[in-house]
Amino acid sequence: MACSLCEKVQKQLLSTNSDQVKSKDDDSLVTVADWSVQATVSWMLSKSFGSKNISIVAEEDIQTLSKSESSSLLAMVVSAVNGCLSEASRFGLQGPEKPLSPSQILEAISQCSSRGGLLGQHWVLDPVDGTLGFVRGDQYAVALALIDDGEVVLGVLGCPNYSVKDNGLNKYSRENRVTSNGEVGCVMYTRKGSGKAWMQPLIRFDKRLDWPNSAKLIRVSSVDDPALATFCEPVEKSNSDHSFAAGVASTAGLRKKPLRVYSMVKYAAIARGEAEIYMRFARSGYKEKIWDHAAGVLLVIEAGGVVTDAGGCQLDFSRGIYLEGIDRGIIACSGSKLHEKIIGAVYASWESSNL
Ligand SMILES: Nc1ncnc2c1ncn2[C@@H]1O[C@H](COP(=O)(O)OS(=O)(=O)O)[C@@H](OP(=O)(O)O)[C@H]1O
Ligand SMILES: [Mg+2]
Ligand SMILES: [Mg+2]
Ligand SMILES: [Mg+2]
Repeated sequence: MACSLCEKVQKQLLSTNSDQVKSKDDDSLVTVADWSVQATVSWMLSKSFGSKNISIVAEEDIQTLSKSESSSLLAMVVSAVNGCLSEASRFGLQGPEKPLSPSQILEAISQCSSRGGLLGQHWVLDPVDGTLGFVRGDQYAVALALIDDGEVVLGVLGCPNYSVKDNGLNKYSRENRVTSNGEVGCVMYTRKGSGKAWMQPLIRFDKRLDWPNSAKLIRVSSVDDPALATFCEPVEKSNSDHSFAAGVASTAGLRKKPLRVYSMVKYAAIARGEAEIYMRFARSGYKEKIWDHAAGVLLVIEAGGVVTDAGGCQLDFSRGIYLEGIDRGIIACSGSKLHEKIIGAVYASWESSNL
């Protein structure tokens, strides 16, 4: 449902260039889709488990949206959320009896202000990850995970512009949009300890897809020769040090040029076996947020891969909204051989870059 909401908003955004996008205090972007997905998922989780029983950690808040000058923005969110919830029955779910009011929608968004932590269960939601990619008509993801006593136990990643067909990323280009091409994006999901991860096509009512019979098992790539491996990194230099990653790549013997992709679709690509390595080196002082990683990390691990910080330690999702204590960066690989090589190359490159 959330993916279908995003597709509608992305289409509108690209055709009208409208005022559905705002800048946040840190200059990053937020759109009608980010708030609307957060409200919709929050409402559905509360409906399913009872609002008193759930803790949701999510990226967005209602600061901008509840200002009096934001009334037209709020109206767009209200319309997107109610439009989406009115289709719930088509997804086998139950929506509200009557459309939600603006205050109910603001409440649903602000229900997601939990800060997670070591004890109990916490849902972790990034309503639109890769908002920049979303606004540019490119890759983005809707990411939901469940943390139980500090461990990620469920991960779901909706990737509307990542085709279910083989080589799904290569099929995508701005000029040849997946959606307009009749190709269908994917939803990937997994459960901790299952050793399995699944991918299904997004539901299209005109295509009558039969879920779960249309779901396929996914698995990481078996390529372990660095010369044949593909590595992914964020598109924006401000989100990851491209030149440091290039040094690590060359030291590790990687030959291909980096695949720059917005959002957690990078983790999805490793889990699906369409790339072997994801490196992310945020500038020092930036603290990674749990919602940018939880679902993607579990997908890679259960599909057979390895994810650690650049010092080789597991990521710790039990310390609140941030991934505390990350050593230099995050490395996700399809297997331990490549992972060891990359970690070794990080040490070598770090030493030489700090001489
Ligand atoms: N300075 C800095 N350093 C590192 N990471 C940052 C930084 N600023 C933001 N973010 C977070 O990065 C999320 C987007 O990551 P991407 O991998 O999609 O980056 S990129 O757009 O491809 O460059 C993005 O997620 P969304 O806000 O959901 O898009 C942010 O949470
Ligand atoms: Mg954001
Ligand atoms: Mg994000
Ligand atoms: Mg986001």
